[in-house]
Amino acid sequence: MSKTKASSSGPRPLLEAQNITKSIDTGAGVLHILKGVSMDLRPGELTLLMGPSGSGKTTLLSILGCILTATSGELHLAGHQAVGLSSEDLAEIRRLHIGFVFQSYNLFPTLTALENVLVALDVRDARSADPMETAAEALRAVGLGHRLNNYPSKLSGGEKQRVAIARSLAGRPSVVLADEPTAALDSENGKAVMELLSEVAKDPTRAVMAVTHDHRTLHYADRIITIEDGRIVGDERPPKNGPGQGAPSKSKDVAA
Ligand SMILES: Nc1ncnc2c1ncn2[C@@H]1O[C@H](COP(=O)(O)OP(=O)(O)OP(=O)(O)O)[C@@H](O)[C@H]1O
Repeated sequence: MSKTKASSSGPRPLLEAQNITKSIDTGAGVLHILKGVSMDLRPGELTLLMGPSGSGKTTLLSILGCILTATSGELHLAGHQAVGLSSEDLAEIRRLHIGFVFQSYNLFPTLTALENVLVALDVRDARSADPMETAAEALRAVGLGHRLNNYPSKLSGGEKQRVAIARSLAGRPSVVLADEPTAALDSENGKAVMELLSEVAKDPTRAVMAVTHDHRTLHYADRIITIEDGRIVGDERPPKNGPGQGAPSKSKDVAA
């Protein structure tokens, strides 16, 4: 498969990380997890972050998502420089600008699909005049209009992940970060979730990044960033829509 190196031209990034390091004192010594990572996320793109186990993917995702703070470097997101901010300020940036999708869905088991999305609207202060309708519309947009009042225990893994994606979009975050979103899914559900994420990423005001080990996800990528031993070693845009490549055509209109 021929690939093109990701160019630095194009739309202005929604997130830019420069020379990010993360070191932790394990007690037995200092572990250097990230060793100077520079990357960005562009609007309208689905970026996959790939690399071997232990290479620093989750640590990097957590820093980009303002869950963890870097040891040094710069992280520009929505007009803020996030490295060095207090945990309260980081939480505020995260709440307003980042949507998360996790391998294990992280839905509230005692709330229906609709209520799980409503809670996210509350957290983001994004209640509209008709929050029920906003939440219902978010679920309809991910193909779950018939599951609004189902509890997570009554949903398949793929349906739960679609609820999680609808919830991540509540409040219209500019960056959606997904950690192994297909790892717990069979191939059909994994494919549906990747189709949905690549559709979500088509919004020109939003960037989506997924950490993945799953090679079935590769052909949905607009861009693939590879990390090894705490350093970025690859940053490429695979050609799309060639024979046997490219995400399948999509018809669903995904609104947030
Ligand atoms: N809080 C911590 N304490 C000790 N070691 C840590 C901590 N956080 C991360 N590490 C170590 O840092 C390295 C990178 O971890 P990270 O979870 O970011 O890797 P990863 O690429 O996401 O791995 P995987 O694909 O297995 O999830 C690993 O060796 C991990 O054990």
